[in-house]
Amino acid sequence: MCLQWQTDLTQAAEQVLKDKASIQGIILASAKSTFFAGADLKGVMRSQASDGPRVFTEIEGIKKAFRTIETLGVPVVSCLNGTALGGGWEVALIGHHRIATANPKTQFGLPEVTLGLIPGGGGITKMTRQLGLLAAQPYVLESKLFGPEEAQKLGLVHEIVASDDQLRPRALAHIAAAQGQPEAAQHLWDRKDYKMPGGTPSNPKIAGMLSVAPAVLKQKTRGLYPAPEAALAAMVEGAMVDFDTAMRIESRYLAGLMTSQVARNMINTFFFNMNSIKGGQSRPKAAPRYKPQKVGILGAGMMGSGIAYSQASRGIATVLKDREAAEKGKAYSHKLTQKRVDKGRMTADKQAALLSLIQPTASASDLKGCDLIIEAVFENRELKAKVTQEAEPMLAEGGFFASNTSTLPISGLATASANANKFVGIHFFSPVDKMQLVEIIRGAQTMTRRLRVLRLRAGPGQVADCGERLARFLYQPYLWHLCDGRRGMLGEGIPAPVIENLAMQVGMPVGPLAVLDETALSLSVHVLDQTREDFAKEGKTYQATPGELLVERMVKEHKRPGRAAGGGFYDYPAGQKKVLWPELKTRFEKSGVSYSQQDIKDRLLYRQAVETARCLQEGVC
Ligand SMILES: CCCCCCC[C@H](O)CC(=O)SCCNC(=O)CCNC(=O)[C@H](O)C(C)(C)COP(=O)([O-])OP(=O)([O-])OC[C@H]1O[C@@H](n2cnc3c(N)ncnc32)[C@H](O)[C@@H]1OP(=O)([O-])[O-]
Repeated sequence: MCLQWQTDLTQAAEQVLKDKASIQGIILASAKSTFFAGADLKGVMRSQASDGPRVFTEIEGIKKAFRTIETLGVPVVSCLNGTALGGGWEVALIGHHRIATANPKTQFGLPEVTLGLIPGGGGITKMTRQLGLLAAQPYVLESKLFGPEEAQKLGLVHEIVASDDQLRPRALAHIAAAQGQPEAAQHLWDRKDYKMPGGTPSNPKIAGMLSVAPAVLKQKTRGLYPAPEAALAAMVEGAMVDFDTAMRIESRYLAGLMTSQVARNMINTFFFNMNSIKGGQSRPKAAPRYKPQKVGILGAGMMGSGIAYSQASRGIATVLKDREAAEKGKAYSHKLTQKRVDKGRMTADKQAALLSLIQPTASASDLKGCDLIIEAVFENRELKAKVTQEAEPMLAEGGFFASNTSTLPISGLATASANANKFVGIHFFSPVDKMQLVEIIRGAQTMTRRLRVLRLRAGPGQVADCGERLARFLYQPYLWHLCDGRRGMLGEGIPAPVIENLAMQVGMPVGPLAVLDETALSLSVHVLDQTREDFAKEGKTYQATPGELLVERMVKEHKRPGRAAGGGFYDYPAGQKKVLWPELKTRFEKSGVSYSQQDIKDRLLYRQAVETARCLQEGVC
């Protein structure tokens, strides 16, 4: 929907108006494999707040042309040969009759809200009038996409054909059959007898549900995303007025959002940046894709067990080695899959197949023939060196060795290896079964081709190759500094619930103390001990930060090592929601400490901004 397209559309609408008498029907079709990708997101990225009036006029201009075509009095048929998203689906909705090619890859719908926008090209007004205020919500507010079959069930597509070449003949046949039938040239909502499915907001039942809708939405968005709120408002306000007014309401909300910083940020992150990641921006260009056949994991703690699950769930034969806990580590995969089996999301056969891929063992000889071995033992240099030397000889020819360390420099760990050029860091994130990111770290001697991107678990691009320029790694210092600030705040006497809630208010999915519990406070202490040791070897003394000292007290003095070991900043009562450890109040809170909520929010966000800037400065990709 670039400017050129807008001009062409206006001209086409003027032309059909002139030629009205000689037109029997209109076919909307695409010459590309995609029907239409919607608004020009690059153009949206260039808009500034001051462009609001211009953007409003453009949106209204587009919709005027849409309206000219659909109210011309002739049947309009949309031939949907492929995906139609956002403004593209709104173009499809011009058609009174919609025919789609059967293709499981085709996607229809309104992804605008995920980009900080709303379907303001008629999408909200039309979907609400077609489906009703409640039924339209998942498609408008949650951007639920759908394929041709679902569209047909919803009455949004009227015919499905087997191949693209059948679209035009079917459209022509429809137009021929529709001659003399005024209803075939009219939308449902333009008919005199139109009633909104389920009723308008004046219906007491709908009004009752709508009265709680903003609160439900706010609970999900925490008030941080303007688009879903604007979409809900446009749906409800539009349902109370005539069609043309509803369309204008939509345009106003959309113009505001299209010229906002929030939309620019979301489009850049969730469309352009995500596309370049998926397109392999961080991957070595010439290297072919590589998937290990057999992976060994050393250590069946929280990380090792999670990594074993992630490998097996990708169909990779996995040897899970631990002196004592290998069976327990495999049981973790059983627990994860059983939940899915119980919910009917996985068959027992598939569960059995996945579990059969994990071989628990206490013996290093079972690692023989692995083409990748990942050590996931404690953050202790001696232990890591020992397991590396024990397991490395078992590697298949050409295989390589990886450390899941989150903090220790890879080049240093690689000195224990007989093949430092085949030694990399592969850092999974906790909880491994949920986190999509895998960080790959190149040591000073790692051969670049070791980094041919591993299809370990995540989809393409969920991998960062950050080299070892940071001496430590990309994510960990990031998390570390963030958490340190937060731990530090607790040490300053600021109440834990205040820190947790304000972090959520600035958009973090869970509070920072909860994150620290998940990643284990004991891990932070292992790292601290190792750092002190490293400094001592160089004749120096490491000055721990207040945050580090606080976590050390939690683990060593209060015996609170984190979630996996029973509790940390939180208690985890069986079968109930976690609650902050009540003693945090008596042990850390200082009565009379003064703090400003805005300051705390700023401290949380500035830290992220500073760390991100540092990553950019240091060339981390
Ligand atoms: C003032 C205007 C008023 C408008 C009123 C209506 C408002 C409307 O409700 C708002 C929207 O539509 S919000 C929009 C809602 N729409 C969406 O969210 C749909 C976004 N698009 C998609 O999801 C995918 O492109 C498709 C699934 C359509 C095709 O997938 P595929 O076949 O794998 O193709 P691919 O590899 O993905 O793309 C090829 C190239 O095209 C590029 N490009 C694509 N779409 C673009 C766009 N809209 N923009 C700009 N560029 C777009 C893409 O970056 C890439 O460029 P590169 O330089 O070569 O890298």
